Amino acid sequence: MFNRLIVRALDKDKDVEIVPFFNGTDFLARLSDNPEVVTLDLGLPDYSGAEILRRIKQSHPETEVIIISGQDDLKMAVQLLKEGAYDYIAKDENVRERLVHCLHHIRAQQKLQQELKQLKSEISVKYDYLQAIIGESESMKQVLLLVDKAVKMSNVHVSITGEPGTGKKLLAKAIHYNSERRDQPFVIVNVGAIPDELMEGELFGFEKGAFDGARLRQKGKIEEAAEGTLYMEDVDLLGPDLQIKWLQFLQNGTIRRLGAKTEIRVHTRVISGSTIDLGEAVRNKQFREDLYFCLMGIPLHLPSLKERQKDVVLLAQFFLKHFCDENGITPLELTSEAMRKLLNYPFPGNVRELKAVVELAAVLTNTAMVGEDHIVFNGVSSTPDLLTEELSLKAYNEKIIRHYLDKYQNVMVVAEKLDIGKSTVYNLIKKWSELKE
Ligand SMILES: Nc1ncnc2c1ncn2[C@@H]1O[C@H](COP(=O)(O)OP(=O)(O)OP(=O)(O)O)[C@@H](O)[C@H]1O
Repeated sequence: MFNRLIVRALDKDKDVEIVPFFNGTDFLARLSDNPEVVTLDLGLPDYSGAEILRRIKQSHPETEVIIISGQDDLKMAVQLLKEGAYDYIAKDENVRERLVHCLHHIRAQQKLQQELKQLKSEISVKYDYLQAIIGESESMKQVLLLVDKAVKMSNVHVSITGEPGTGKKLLAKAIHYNSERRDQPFVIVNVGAIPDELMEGELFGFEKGAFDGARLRQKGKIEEAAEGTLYMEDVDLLGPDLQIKWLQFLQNGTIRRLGAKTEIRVHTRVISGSTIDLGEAVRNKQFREDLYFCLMGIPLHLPSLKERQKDVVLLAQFFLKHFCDENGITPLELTSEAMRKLLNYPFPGNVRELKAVVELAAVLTNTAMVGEDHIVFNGVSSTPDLLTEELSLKAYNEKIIRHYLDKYQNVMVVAEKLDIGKSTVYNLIKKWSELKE
């Protein structure tokens, strides 16, 4: 009779296949079919419901079991819930409604769990540091060696310095998602983005009534990241009072929420990021020396992109491929002129700027090639593009003459425009052709 009720309750749902059983023996013989949900009537002829529940949970812990009982027995319900039942429903006039509600709930939960699993596996691929962090220059190889250590020693703090856009956040994520802490939260706090007066509550949390407006107790970011990793962006901007509190937390591994009487032990790993050399900040008395040593842990320094020329083309190709994959565009290639143009630019905005330039180029081109005309620098640097290359005067002379020659294709015109002797132009052309040979 109850089986009929379930069938009626769910038969409109095309995604559900219902297999009814009338005794425990038949059901157990088919348990290997791996049911998502079992509705279990306690009044079976051959087995006790508790025994069936135990067997299901033993071999199929992910299968949810809803107990249906003729009596509303609270003690029994508590016991079965303790043993892993999802819910206990008494057969009263609301049984159908409760059952449908319960099944919907389980399905929603299972869907979320699946999505979470999927996301976790996508994240671990995305931040697999051997694939996600591009760099073959010597300096990046050194950084990657230390990243490897930071991944393995998941209780040691890490500090990362580097100009804006050099990849500090990417490194922090890669370290977290490859470490043993990967299943715990990765929490980011941008110190510069939070006003000083709110920062303490943000980091350490607060109790209800700790200050005007603290209407509810709230966990701080350190506690949110307990067992996981907290990435402190722009740590050098921590105010002096908070530097003291931060030091206490790092030294003792405990925090006290604002307005709380007791301390809480946390096992948060801290990765600090800073765009300035913290040692310099210590020398300038802006940063506490004791805190500096506590934070340092494994120190990583990301060189500016200008200092790792070897990686420019590699990174550009990586971003181009990524952009094409993400947007369903057929793969694009960089011409050698485009590569040369990229190599001649100093990228004051570092890798972030290179990524933006390459993505714009992918949008601008109408063919399968990205040429030099598609490479457009929109940097905000106040230095003109030409000067940011920091060439010698001689090299600048040659570059300008080459540009005029390309433009006018006539030595006389070039000499006249630049107000130089035509022999200078001829000599240069001769030198270039000799160099080519
Ligand atoms: N070595 C690298 N390989 C691949 N992508 C990189 C690399 N370095 C940086 N990126 C990419 O460049 C962009 C900027 O990196 P990220 O945000 O990590 O820099 P940051 O140093 O934290 O910057 P800021 O100090 O401004 O916050 C991101 O899209 C990141 O994925």
